[in-house]
Amino acid sequence: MPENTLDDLVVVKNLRKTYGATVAVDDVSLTVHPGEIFGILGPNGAGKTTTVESIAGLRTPDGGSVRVAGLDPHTSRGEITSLIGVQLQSSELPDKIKAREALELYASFYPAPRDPEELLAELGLTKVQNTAFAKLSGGQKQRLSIALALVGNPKVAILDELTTGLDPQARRDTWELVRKIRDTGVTIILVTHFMEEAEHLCDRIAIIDGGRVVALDTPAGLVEAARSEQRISFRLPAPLADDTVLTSLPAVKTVAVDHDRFVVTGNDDVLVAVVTELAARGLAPIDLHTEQTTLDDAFLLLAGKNFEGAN
Ligand SMILES: Nc1ncnc2c1ncn2[C@@H]1O[C@H](COP(=O)(O)OP(=O)(O)OP(=O)(O)O)[C@@H](O)[C@H]1O
Repeated sequence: MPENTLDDLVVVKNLRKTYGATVAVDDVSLTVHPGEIFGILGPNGAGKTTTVESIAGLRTPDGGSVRVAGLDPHTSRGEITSLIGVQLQSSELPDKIKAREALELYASFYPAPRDPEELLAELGLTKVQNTAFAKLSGGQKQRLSIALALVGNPKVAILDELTTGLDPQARRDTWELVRKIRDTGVTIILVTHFMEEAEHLCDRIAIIDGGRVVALDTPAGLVEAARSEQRISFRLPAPLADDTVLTSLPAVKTVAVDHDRFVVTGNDDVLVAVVTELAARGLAPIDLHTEQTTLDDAFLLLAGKNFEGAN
């Protein structure tokens, strides 16, 4: 692994965090570069929130280290609060507080806050600035929570599950907004369990599963890594006498049957090897497809199981 450079804004090394007997984060290492949208993707309970809470100094690691701009978030709480803006899953406000009041209140906590009026405009909230929190739509509440994460004028914004519960249009609008925020120079760490979101929005993605990073690359790089694996699917005119007919072929890695459809993965030779073997048994595959690799496949390959959170 290359040495970290001074440009690495967030450096997490061998992070570990347990809650009693539960190992929330087993061993997570990652670096976030300035100016990128860095995705942390994984199924429910993978350890994503605990990882970002540790980056924000809200959790004390049991092992490993976290540095943000060279500072330890736990011991340098004051500086870190100004450096990192957090929009966490559970950020709920009192029902009656108005959007503008909430922003002004949060702004008062920081030494060099953004102008609340400007932020309201940037996030399309000017019209509802005097609307009580409870009366805001889901998308407006979400945008307000992003505004609250940005009001301290942070270098890094942590956005956790920011589009959960939004309709597809509001989700896409939020993605656009996140890109705009990045373009203003704020580095973004985006926690998500939506593969599509990570693929469209992130410059690099860490896939976390079971408290460990199972892959870290650009979306295209993750798909490329899985592409060396070929996948074919087909039906057969008659059942296979023996399951090991296909699994014993050296070119074959996995065989799954979905209803009556076989899905076989393997190396570059898998197609020829399977068709030849079936022909030797007098079986001609029906409706044979070679399938394109997706981020879903990359996850399946890297984590060795289906991605539960994928939409
Ligand atoms: N405060 C806590 N006390 C006890 N266990 C916790 C606590 N917070 C998280 N956990 C457990 O740690 C594990 C990782 O949780 P975490 O919230 O970090 O995962 P996640 O990937 O963010 O999941 P989700 O997508 O569901 O939010 C889970 O098993 C969770 O139940």
